Amino acid sequence: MIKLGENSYGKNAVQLSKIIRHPDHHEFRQITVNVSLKGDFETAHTLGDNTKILPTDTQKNTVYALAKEHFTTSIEAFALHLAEHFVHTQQQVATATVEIAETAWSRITPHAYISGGAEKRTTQVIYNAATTTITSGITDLLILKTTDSGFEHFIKDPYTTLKETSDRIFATQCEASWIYKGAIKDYSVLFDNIRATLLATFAGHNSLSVQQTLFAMGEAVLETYPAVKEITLKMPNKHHVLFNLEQFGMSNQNEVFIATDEPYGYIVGTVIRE
Ligand SMILES: O=c1[nH]c(=O)c2[nH]c(=O)[nH]c2[nH]1
Repeated sequence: MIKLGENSYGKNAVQLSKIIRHPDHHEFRQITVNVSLKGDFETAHTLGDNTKILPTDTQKNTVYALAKEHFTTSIEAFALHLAEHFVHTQQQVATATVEIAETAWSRITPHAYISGGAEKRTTQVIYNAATTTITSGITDLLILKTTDSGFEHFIKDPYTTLKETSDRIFATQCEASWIYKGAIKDYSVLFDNIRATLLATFAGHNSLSVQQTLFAMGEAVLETYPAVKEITLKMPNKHHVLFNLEQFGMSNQNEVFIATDEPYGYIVGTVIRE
């Protein structure tokens, strides 16, 4: 007997920009939205019966239509509103997942902005009748420190060539995501504070490894913010390798490096409360 397993459908990468017009300044917001629905879609797959299918094109239109009134504060609030809309208006939809990534724009004047780089603020809201799970985070947080980072006392086997170092560059394109528990008054204030804690901990940590710094960053967030249940950090090690200047009869006192994109170390960890 063959039957349909887990399935979902929705619209990905809906691009939406919004101007919120205040008398003396504008707020500009740019987001990418993914919608994914789970529910009673078996006959759509097995019989080609579309009578329970809300087209993904309609889902996309709904994102724009609801943005007018309901994308006024945080991406979390908007994602929650969208997810509730699909579950409450479509009987066959049991669970709606809405993911939003917001592009960073920094203000220049009341009406002009400069790119905040590749960094994005993210959220994922999973909503059904029983539970709401809100996970928020950051992607492409490019951070680097030029000291207070080493890597020593690791395993040496016949294939080891890496030299121990007590002073290296630590660079990463950090991705962080944390799960909230309970109701949150202001997601944006909390986001700004958690981001600041992550950055301050990265900068201030005397790092014996990426793993240790990852844990310290997660630990600092859990210690400071009771509303955070757990946090996952993904930290690719963007190596800057000391360049051999001896071949030119010159010394290199940790000054000249070659940045290598690939391969890269990839350190991932979740920090939880016991
Ligand atoms: O902080 C590090 N952790 C590792 O596991 C590792 N492995 C490696 O080659 N360099 C590093 N650095």
